Amino acid sequence: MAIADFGQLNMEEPPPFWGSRGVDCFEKLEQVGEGTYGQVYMAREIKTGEIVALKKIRMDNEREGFPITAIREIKILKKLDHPNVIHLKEIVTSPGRDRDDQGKPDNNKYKGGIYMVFEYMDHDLTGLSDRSTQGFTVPQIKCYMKQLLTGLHYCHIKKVLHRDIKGSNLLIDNEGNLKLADFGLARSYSHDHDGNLTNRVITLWYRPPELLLGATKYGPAIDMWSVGCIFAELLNGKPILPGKTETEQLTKIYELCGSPDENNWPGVSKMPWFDQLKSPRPLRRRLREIYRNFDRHALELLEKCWCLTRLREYLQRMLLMQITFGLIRYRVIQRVYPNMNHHMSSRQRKDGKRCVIMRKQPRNRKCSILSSSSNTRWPPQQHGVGQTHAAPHWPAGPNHPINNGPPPQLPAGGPSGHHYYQNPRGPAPGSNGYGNQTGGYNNRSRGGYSSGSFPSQGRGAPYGAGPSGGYGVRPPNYSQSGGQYGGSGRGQNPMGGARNQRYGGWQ
Ligand SMILES: Nc1ncnc2c1ncn2[C@@H]1O[C@H](COP(=O)(O)OP(=O)(O)OP(=O)(O)O)[C@@H](O)[C@H]1O
Repeated sequence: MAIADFGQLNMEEPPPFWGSRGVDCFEKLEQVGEGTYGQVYMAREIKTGEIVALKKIRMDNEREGFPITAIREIKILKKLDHPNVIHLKEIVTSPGRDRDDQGKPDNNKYKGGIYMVFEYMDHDLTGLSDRSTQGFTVPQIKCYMKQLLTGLHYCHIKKVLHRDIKGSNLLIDNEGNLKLADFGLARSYSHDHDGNLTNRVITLWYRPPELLLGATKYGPAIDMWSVGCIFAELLNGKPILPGKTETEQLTKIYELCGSPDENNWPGVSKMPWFDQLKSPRPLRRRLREIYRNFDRHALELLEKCWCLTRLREYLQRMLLMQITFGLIRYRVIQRVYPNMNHHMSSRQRKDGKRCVIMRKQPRNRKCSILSSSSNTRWPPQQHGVGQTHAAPHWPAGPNHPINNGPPPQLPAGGPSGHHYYQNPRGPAPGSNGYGNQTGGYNNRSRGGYSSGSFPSQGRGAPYGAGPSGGYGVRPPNYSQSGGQYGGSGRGQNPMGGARNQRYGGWQ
């Protein structure tokens, strides 16, 4: 593992307090995630009561010092400031051996710890998707896509490539705000694409063909491919390209998007691994055929995200405009109980005690508007919870079938339907745990989604179907995952992440 000296951490314009406070300023409430580089805890700042997320930087080998990957993540996060990008509040340290949320000594060999302190987000997109029994509504998908594109566009303007766009890295709060997180693989780039960058980035299912074919010069187009995968996954209800190996991943891409040749992708035959990995026979593009049930406008967007060449990066602004335009008349009401927030009802600590957490103040409701007649809000994702004031407006225009249906119905029981809150982060009935065999949290190396078949959940009509038409047909056999800790609503990390492969010297 590449390392850096401790001093490097705060070298570049650190806020005055960065690194000067101890982690004991916070009370750990529960572990909410575990990534390749360390655990993530929900915690409360003792002085203010504010709820935050503490991401512990894993230091497996104390002799190696502070991981360069963490330095990069911190440096990049410090230069980003946008409502759709997770906010790194500060860095805190612990001088001695840490204790976990159970008070047990941490088995980290390093005698001390360093934590990134983030604003706390209630969900991640994969976890929400797993938990939702009937998938997302069209307005919800648009709302998330718009925020994803906005945040990513900002990163690209700031010349940062995220390089790991996937559901578990898209965090969502109870007000429906989406923020890009996990910049551990991100890096700055220059527009001339002259860099000699690693191609072993982006979790396999979301990795674009040029990286799989060995490209080392690339730009924002790589993130746009992943955006297409997320979009299609939201529409489809399950991952679209779940390859188990890089070869299989490319095969799946060829089967969907056609095999590349000099006509549809000039220069492809000169890609480093083209000869070894080219399709044995020409395959035609079948996107519109395979997903013929998607709305044609959604398909047009997908065509753009999934164009084989790097041209897709130039479409980013246009996509953003289309989706933004499509949201003009879109509003969502979310309600929660006046005196109880998401956490209190959703998360039970392992010791059986419920966390008591301050209620968050409503803010920044770009896509969630508090009903004037009610001071209650719903979590964003359960089907039928988000309710449109106006019919969803896709670029198709008001006469398009998807725009004319009735608004989604509130769940039975209305705002007081407590059953919706029994375990919002947990698996829905019939969950198979999505291949979470080791019972851990997120762990890319475990695979996350099972790559086999998706056991039947006995669902009814696909979301988006019904009187309003809708786009996207959810296959009836979409499965759901359960999280650790009674269901965290956190997503699993699909296989293929670069970091668990520990490539030395990635760029
Ligand atoms: N600010 C946050 N608020 C709430 N939960 C968070 C926050 N940041 C991360 N998490 C949770 O922890 C999980 C892992 O976090 P993150 O992806 O940043 O760690 P990582 O070590 O980089 O993981 P990965 O292996 O995916 O790269 C996320 O999927 C999410 O569920």
